[in-house]
Amino acid sequence: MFITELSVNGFKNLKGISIKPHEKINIFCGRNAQGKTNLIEAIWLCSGARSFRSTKDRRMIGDDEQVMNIGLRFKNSFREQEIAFAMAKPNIKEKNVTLNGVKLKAPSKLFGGLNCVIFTPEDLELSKGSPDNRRQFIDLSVAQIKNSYSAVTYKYEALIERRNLLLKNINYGKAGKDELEMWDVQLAQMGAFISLHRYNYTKKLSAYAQMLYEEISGGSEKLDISYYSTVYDSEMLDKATEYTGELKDRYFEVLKNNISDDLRAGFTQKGVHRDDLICKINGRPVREDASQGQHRSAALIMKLSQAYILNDEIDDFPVILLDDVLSELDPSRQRFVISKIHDMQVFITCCDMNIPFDESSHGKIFNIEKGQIIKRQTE
Ligand SMILES: Nc1ncnc2c1ncn2[C@@H]1O[C@H](COP(=O)(O)OP(=O)(O)OP(=O)(O)O)[C@@H](O)[C@H]1O
Repeated sequence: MFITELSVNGFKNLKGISIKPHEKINIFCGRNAQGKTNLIEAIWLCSGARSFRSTKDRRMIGDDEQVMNIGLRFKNSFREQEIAFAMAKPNIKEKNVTLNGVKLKAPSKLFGGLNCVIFTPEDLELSKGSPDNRRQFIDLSVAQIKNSYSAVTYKYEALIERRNLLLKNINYGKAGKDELEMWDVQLAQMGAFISLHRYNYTKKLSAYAQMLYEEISGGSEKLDISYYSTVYDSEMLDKATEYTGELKDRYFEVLKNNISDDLRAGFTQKGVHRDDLICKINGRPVREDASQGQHRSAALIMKLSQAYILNDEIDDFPVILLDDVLSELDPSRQRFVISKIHDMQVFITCCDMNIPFDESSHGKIFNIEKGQIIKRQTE
């Protein structure tokens, strides 16, 4: 799929942006703090995901603006579609989102329409940093291919917060242990659903990651990615075909058996909110043992695999957003990434033009200064 038109006004420092991106390579070029990443973020919001920069709602609208509007048209193999995303002060919690003119309940309802895969410098820490980042990565990846998934994860997060609050109230003598069961029944259903989808996704991820890592390492190293569950052993997940029944019962049992420990700790210690993706290179755990270069390769490959899996599932490549990431990579990794995304529409931010895209390929360069496009030049 690819974006055919993009307009942004009043989003952070962006003003009067109206562009027709190229089907393949698009470069947002400019000095620091001019609005390049803001433009990438505006595209990203149209994919239905939360801001990758955790921007607060009150910071979305420009300081001197009363409203912000993002308009985007994109084409997939079937048709062209139109997204509009608007917010106005002072009701910043109210997001006016439409798809093909139809109002949606929430921005997350855009999921599964415009699919994007983003690479940021923080993503290069994916295999190294906190499990939270890997859980976010896998949840977003599954949500892109499974319609109902993001709603279940949001609900699970909210329920875990309530369960943790209840654990504290039980400790203070303000509630009884028997009240936990009502939450645990629901958590077990959702937790089993999330576990099974994450596990199955990880199998696909690992298959691509192995193939790509072999290539980036010149055949000398093997990357394995597996799903670590705090509730199930992998055998149980491997043979499960549905999340109801045995999986759900086991989840409930684990929550129940752990209540005393949870009360001592003051929070729920087992469940999908504590699971992780385990990466190993040649059998050694990446998180503890890998070099900086191995971390970067592993992270890039996880993201590239996400794009390939999307193509397998929906028969369409996603739009690739490369924010400030190429300058962080050495030339061989730069070339590797570029060579793997040449079939996809790509948006790249950079401060200078020293990026290794094929000069002969067609693309567009958009120069950004103080939140505006100052010149457009076609390559
Ligand atoms: N709510 C807002 N209103 C107005 N301006 C804002 C708002 N939020 C952020 N900005 C401005 O946006 C600019 C940052 O834009 P952005 O992060 O897109 O920069 P960039 O061009 O990607 O820079 P770099 O190359 O350093 O990453 C800053 O000047 C910041 O002050």
